[in-house]
Amino acid sequence: MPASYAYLGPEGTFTEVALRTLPEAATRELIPYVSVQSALDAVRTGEAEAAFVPIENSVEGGITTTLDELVAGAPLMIYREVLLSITFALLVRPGTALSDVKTVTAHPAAQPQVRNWLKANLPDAVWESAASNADGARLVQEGRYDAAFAGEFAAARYGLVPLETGIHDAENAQTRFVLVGRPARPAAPTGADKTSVVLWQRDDHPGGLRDLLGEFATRGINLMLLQSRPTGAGIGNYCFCIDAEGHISDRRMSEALMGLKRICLQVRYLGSYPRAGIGPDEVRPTLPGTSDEEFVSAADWVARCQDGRF
Ligand SMILES: O=C(O)C(=O)Cc1ccccc1
Repeated sequence: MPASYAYLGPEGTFTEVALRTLPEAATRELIPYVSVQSALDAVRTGEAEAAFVPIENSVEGGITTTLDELVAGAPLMIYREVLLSITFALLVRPGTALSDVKTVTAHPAAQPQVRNWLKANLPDAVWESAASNADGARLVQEGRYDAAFAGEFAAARYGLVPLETGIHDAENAQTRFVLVGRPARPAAPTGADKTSVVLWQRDDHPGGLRDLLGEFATRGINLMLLQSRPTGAGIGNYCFCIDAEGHISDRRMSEALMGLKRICLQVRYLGSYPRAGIGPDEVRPTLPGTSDEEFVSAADWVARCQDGRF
């Protein structure tokens, strides 16, 4: 049996479409799971080699179930990311008219992407969340709801028809998906990489978050995601999920991580992996004084000072 990738199913999710864009998916068995949690658990137990799940969208930010799963439990690592442009279709059973639609369903992350359309076109429809957009389509097929927001491609799979296509409140809405595996050596740097970490502050003090962010800022590292998540230890207790530009093998990144390790209660490394949709030529140049060569020569200089050879 080939190694398998678990993904947020059932068949016909945007997640499946995004997963199939990865060349390595062609050589794996792709197995749908009912939730992000169950897909990631399959990786933790060794049932699957990796899991592919949504993690962020450009309309609402982080997909909190995924972030919370990565923050807690046995450590996992991100190895790849995929960006997918998303527009929704309103899928119904054949013969349903817009005026028949009293109940609609989709994944909770779809709601902020179709809210205005819903208000303008189906102001009285009752919304119920589904485990995924394709699962919503399946529930419409079963007669549980009148319509589902899902990819147009899911219609045929569930015997439905698109009543409307191209639904998107925000132009260029994109969702980011990640391939998550058990901890191992990260892939070699490509020149256009991203590093993900979770940070827990040691104590609550004025400027605490600024101190954490300063470890990146002073080394010229750009941040691409900052999302706080409750630790569960009471109101006001948060950890911070951060995506930073660069690879752990870059000197400025490894030094920033060392700085964070010294000042944080806990740092969880979630991996360094190639950025989707951008090549090494498009990455912003490093700021003066933050290249690998400059870190190495500064370290050499200190070593020479310690030796009295400067
Ligand atoms: O992959 C899907 O179809 C999902 O249900 C997750 C999702 C939700 C909203 C936008 C893109 C993906």
